Amino acid sequence: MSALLKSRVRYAPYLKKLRTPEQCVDLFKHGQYLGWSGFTGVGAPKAIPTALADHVEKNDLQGKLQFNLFVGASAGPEEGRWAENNMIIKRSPHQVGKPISAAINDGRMLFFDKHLSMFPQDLTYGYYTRFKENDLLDYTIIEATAITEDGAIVPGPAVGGSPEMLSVSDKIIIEVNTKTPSFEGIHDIDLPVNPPHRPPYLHTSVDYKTGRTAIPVDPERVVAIVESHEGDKVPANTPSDAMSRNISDNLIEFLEQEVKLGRMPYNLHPLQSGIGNIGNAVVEGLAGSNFKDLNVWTEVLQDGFLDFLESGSLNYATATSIRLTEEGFERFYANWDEFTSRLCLRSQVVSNSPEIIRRLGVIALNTPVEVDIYAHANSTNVNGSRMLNGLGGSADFLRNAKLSVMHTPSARPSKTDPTGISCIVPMATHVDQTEHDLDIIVTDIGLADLRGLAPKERAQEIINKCVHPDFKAQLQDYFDRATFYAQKKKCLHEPHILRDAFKMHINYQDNGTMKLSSWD
Ligand SMILES: CC(=O)SCCNC(=O)CCNC(=O)[C@H](O)C(C)(C)COP(=O)(O)OP(=O)(O)OC[C@H]1O[C@@H](n2cnc3c(N)ncnc32)[C@H](O)[C@@H]1OP(=O)(O)O
Repeated sequence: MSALLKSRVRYAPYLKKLRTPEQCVDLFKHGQYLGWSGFTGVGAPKAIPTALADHVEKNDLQGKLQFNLFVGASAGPEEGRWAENNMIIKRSPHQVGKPISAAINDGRMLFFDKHLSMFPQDLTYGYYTRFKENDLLDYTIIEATAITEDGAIVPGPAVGGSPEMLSVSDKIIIEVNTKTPSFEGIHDIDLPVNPPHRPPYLHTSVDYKTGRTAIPVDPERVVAIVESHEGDKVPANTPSDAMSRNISDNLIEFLEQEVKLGRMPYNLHPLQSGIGNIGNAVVEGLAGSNFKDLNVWTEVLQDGFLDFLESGSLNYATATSIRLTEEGFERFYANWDEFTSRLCLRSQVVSNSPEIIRRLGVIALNTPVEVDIYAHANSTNVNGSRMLNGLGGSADFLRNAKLSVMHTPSARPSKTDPTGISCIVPMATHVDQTEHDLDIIVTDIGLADLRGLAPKERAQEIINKCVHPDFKAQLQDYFDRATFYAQKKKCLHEPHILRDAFKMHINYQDNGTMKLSSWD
């Protein structure tokens, strides 16, 4: 037992349950329901998932030792290895990584998606374990960076759905990560209370804290603790480019205007920013803007937020996960006191709570796959059926924010055409965010302000302001033809020609570009 482990585990009875990851392998049986800590690639267990993957590979158990897996949101590369080895029967919710989406899309893994604010509570309602004899998760494997004197768990860089998973878990295994410093003091933990007697959340500012810094568990249910020596491995973000900087500039100009018009205070409202390269670039842009005293109420903090905190323009940030690259974590640890004095990690039911998002008047900023001319957005399924990462918290925020913004490139490259995919389309092939949820669409071309506009006005605003020049005439033509057709049919509220609505997508599938020779 390492001295470091002994100092991190302050509840002595757990030390008697110390095992190697390999000694835990026999606990796992085909078909079990497992919870993992973690959110967006950080704070997930590593040692036991690796030992199980080794066991499956060594003994050719691919497809024979499989689990139903629940993770706050995506875990690290270990989860990808499980997907490659066919170790997952069914998975929920948000996931990230090519091996996982490949397993979903080639039918080796079932996947269901749920708003991240709702997923943990639905688990506690027994909705996801209703097919079992008892309605508990068989095991939750949780990464801790310390254990308190009463056996409570101090998570690492993510809280996610861990409080709820632990509350409905038959048995618990704790991976104490001694590679990562202890994150004690950075968390604020709300415990699950189910309806009909759930009290309101009392958060009226981003820095509100209930004061609980660890997740209590029943020590009797902890069957093993394991020492883990692996840090989190988050891939580097693509550096911002002219396109993402244009998006960011368009958005900042608009926000400055909102302040001038008195619809926002000088320091805006708390910001939410979704994962991905564009989100990161927008945050970098805000860090370099003239805005001061900003606050952040979001679910994931990426590297861009470190610049933001250092720039002095960000007062306080709260999330459920700090998804930093290895370099980002080094920077974070080197400036620990400075960063953690203005940072708090909460459970995902709180970071994504519709009640709090509305109360604080959050500004939500997320990237879609595509948006249609009437402002329905697809966040998940390319061509209506190829799953990317999942819904995540996008709709938690976009439905409830004071200002709901989707930022997207106007066009993306296809394999054969540098602007072959228009991110503005006639009709979204899958709808995650509805026309009733979105206020602003912003691209590298410009910004469409949709507030108070009727569908036909919205379509014209989006075509005028957001569409890539290569697609502008084509989309205008679609809208004009649909309007002419709908006039005759007396269905002019949201004009469409159904036989043409997906013609751009079909052309992309067949010919590698959404550019049409004609609509006929
Ligand atoms: C944890 C959280 O929930 S944070 C809160 C926000 N969460 C969300 O919004 C969840 C849903 N959103 C997402 O997953 C992302 O924002 C995305 C995937 C929609 C966009 O993120 P980006 O970083 O811009 O995506 P990226 O450029 O990597 O594209 C992903 C893939 O989708 C493809 N793609 C993206 N848009 C389109 C499109 N309109 N048509 C066809 N393909 C597309 C890309 O070509 C790429 O394909 P590949 O997997 O073959 O390489």
